[in-house]
Amino acid sequence: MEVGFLGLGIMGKAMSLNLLKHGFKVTVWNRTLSKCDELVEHGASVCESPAQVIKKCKYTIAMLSDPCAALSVVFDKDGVLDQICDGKGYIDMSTVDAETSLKINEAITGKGGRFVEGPVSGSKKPAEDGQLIILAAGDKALFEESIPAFDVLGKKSFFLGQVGNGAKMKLIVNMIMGSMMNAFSEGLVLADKSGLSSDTLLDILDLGAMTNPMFKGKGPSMNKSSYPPAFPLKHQQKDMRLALALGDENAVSMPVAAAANEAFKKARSLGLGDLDFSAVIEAVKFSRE
Ligand SMILES: NC(=O)C1=CN([C@@H]2O[C@H](COP(=O)(O)OP(=O)(O)OC[C@H]3O[C@@H](n4cnc5c(N)ncnc54)[C@H](OP(=O)(O)O)[C@@H]3O)[C@@H](O)[C@H]2O)C=CC1
Ligand SMILES: O=CCCC(=O)O
Repeated sequence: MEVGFLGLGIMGKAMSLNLLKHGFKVTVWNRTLSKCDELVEHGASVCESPAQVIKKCKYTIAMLSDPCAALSVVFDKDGVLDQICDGKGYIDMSTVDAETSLKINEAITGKGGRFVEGPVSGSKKPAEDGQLIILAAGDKALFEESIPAFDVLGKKSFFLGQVGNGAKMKLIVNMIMGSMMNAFSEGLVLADKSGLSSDTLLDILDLGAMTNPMFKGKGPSMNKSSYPPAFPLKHQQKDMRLALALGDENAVSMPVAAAANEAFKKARSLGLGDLDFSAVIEAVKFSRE
């Protein structure tokens, strides 16, 4: 199977390398073209625009930072829309809001193409290991044709129905994750300020009902104030913002998520946006100083 891949950030690079490793022919494009070099070393071809990738490949996957990037890659000059046509499939796996996905779907299908949104749960390591959870929606036939690629990228693919449902499900999952990360950060800081060992707190949490891979994976480095970016904090804040907008739309009161969003915004204002989202603990420390 030959696939195009647009966007070689933390996730896109890991995902496209994984596809190459499993024998897919992959043609890549990234806004900063030099980031394609490493993929070429692993056998990928490169194009100079999204339009060229679409022209070359029957199926193209995108993994871009946010709604603005996802729209720009489709609608701008030399973008996806220039070459999308009957017989082509576009699969956007970026985390965006439903409105963005619907706009992209309308434009793609208006030109005869087919569209699936497929945001993912799971971070850099699951992307490297092909252990993502894929939350797909849109064109069912394209989803089914994409399963060989999804099976390489992920451990489970859900088909959630109409376009927008994948985006909404992903935002809800990440809203819960962002709220949990804030509660966790407050607990670690409170333990420390109360004269307790935050490493012992991790051991206690791990033995009880609240044990989970996120606390287990991030806790030890948070206790060392180390935040190598797996999931950049600026993207987590984007997801909180978009989830809160979904809450507005549906009149769901979400005070916990709103407070968590404030902490992520504070962390961004402290210049921590490019670090891992666990760096939100620094905003908690800051507010207690
Ligand atoms: N990291 C993670 O753990 C996870 C991330 N996600 C989601 O996946 C998506 C990608 O995340 P991640 O790889 O971490 O992000 P990165 O910030 O590492 O990469 C972002 C990518 O988007 C590209 N981009 C940004 N703006 C534009 C633009 N205007 N036009 C074209 N390309 C653009 C960047 O290009 P350039 O290199 O030129 O800057 C880069 O390829 C996001 O939506 C994120 O929320 C989902 C699950 C997990
Ligand atoms: O969107 C990012 C999700 C990160 C994760 O699921 O660990």
